[in-house]
Amino acid sequence: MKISIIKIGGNVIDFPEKLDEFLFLFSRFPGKKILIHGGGVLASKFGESMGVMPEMVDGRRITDKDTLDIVTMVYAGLINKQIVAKLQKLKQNALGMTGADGNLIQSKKRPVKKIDYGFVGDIKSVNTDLLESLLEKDIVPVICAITHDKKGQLLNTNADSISSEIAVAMSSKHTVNLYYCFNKAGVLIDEKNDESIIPLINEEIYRELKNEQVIHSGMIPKLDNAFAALHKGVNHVWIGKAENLLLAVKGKVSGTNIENHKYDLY
Ligand SMILES: Nc1ncnc2c1ncn2[C@@H]1O[C@H](COP(=O)(O)OP(=O)(O)O)[C@@H](O)[C@H]1O
Ligand SMILES: CC(=O)N[C@@H](CCC(=O)OP(=O)(O)O)C(=O)O
Repeated sequence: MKISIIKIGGNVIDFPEKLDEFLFLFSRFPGKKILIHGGGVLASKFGESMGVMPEMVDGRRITDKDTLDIVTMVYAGLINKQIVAKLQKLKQNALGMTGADGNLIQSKKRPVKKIDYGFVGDIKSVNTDLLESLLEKDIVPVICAITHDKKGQLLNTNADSISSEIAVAMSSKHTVNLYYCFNKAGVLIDEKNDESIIPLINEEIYRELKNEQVIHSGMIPKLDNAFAALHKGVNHVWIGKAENLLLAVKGKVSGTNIENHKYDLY
């Protein structure tokens, strides 16, 4: 199978019109597809309104018990079910899941080293059989950033990492393209200028731009995940603006392509 793994970030989800526009484009996206969503912005807002202040380290949320309850409510409940309902309206047979549902994603609580991330999970395994059987039935899995340890504990897991791990796991049998959609036009030379897209990036350019702090914060884990995915068999990775998703599938330069080898778009 050819499979597209598409991730949508919290900065788009936070704006209802942008989310609707993205979901419309997603519904027109050809072939077998899986949607993975974040929602960090909304989780931070809900937390703040309840007196639970967000704390991020290297793009990862420190997740204590109260924060875990909030992210579970926001990601697995509110955002996931709203997206599923909107996709159903667009005639996509979407099925919303956390990593605990159908044992989709098992993870392990991150060990405490310099930093105690709390209830944050690093992915151990992905139930690819379940995803394959859903895709074969033309069901569109919609997966949020909550995983489990198979001992009864839910864990918060970065949505970029979930996307990359699912892409890698599915690549052992399938051709997988990974699309990171967010609120900027791609990896940019000047973060404030959407015209300054870097159309193609490899690890050497990435290292240089990271040293010069042109690439920083949330873009670092995104690119680390992108390169890790390519090294482990994913066919192609694209980072770009949510509204340019359909241009990306047509191979038009509308974002940043991350690869060192020839790839096969469709
Ligand atoms: N060179 C860069 N080009 C584009 N964005 C960058 C760059 N360096 C850092 N960023 C930041 O990375 C953010 C994307 O990461 P993140 O917020 O985790 O995305 P998402 O919306 O997918 O959750 C951008 O909003 C931007 O602030
Ligand atoms: C452990 C960890 O950091 N989890 C993320 C999961 C959500 C996410 O990744 O959302 P975006 O894609 O919108 O950033 C968090 O709680 O922010």
